[in-house]
Amino acid sequence: MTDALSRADFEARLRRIGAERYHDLHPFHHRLHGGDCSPDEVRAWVINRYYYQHSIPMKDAAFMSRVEDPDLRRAWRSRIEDHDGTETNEGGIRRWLRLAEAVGLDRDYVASCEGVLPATRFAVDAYVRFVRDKSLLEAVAASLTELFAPKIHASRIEGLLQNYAFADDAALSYFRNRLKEAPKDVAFGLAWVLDHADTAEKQDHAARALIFKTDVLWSQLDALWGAYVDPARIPPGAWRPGEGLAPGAEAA
Ligand SMILES: O=C(O)c1cc(C(=O)O)c2c(n1)C(=O)C(=O)c1cc(C(=O)O)[nH]c1-2
Repeated sequence: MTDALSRADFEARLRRIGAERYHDLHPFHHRLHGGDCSPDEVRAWVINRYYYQHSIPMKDAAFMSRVEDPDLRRAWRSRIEDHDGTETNEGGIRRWLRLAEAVGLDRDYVASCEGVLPATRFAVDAYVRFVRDKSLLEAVAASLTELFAPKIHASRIEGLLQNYAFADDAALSYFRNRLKEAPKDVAFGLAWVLDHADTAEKQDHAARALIFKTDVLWSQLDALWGAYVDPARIPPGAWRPGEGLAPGAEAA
């Protein structure tokens, strides 16, 4: 039997997965942040990424429904509030819809999730199912892609502000808020995984869960690229440029 890695070495193994596989490396993000996306490519990204946003609280509720330890549930439940909002916090889902309006989309159209690419649905639904069906350790490990998210959020804010007329503080408030919210989640999640992955076998399971999650993120961008960039082959039923525009917004 192989020995478990030390905490530090196991954390380094997890971080290496991010360095090699996180979706900040995907060409769609380079195109988006570098100002090379057309207005319709940005709209397609906003529509599809909304499906991820709308599913994250369901994923976290699925997780919590399986947790017997009240302390773990207490630590986890702010994730749902961060997205769904509270009396004093607008919440990430409404902030994302503000971004949708800023890029000229009708918020009800985006919230309906009509027009989402089939591959986006498959990938995101697979994540929700993974969290429902796998061990709690694998579910928490899968959330650790968020270790790598602050960097991409910061470069997205900078890139969008620099390159797109729609971008301002209100439109991008989703990302600024995540910069404040995500660190507490990942600090907790990482410590929990390091504490609980105390055998080589559990470490392998956790690492594989993180790899699975990087695939969930990567395949959404592959789907966007194939449908709207090259070869620009939009699957039946998916959003077509000109659809779902906000009243008064112009087709690009
Ligand atoms: O913009 C991004 O690149 C990005 C990535 C991720 C991620 O790594 O899963 C999340 C988010 N954003 C995000 O905003 C968010 O709320 C979030 C929750 C989770 C999760 O798995 O529980 N990931 C992410």
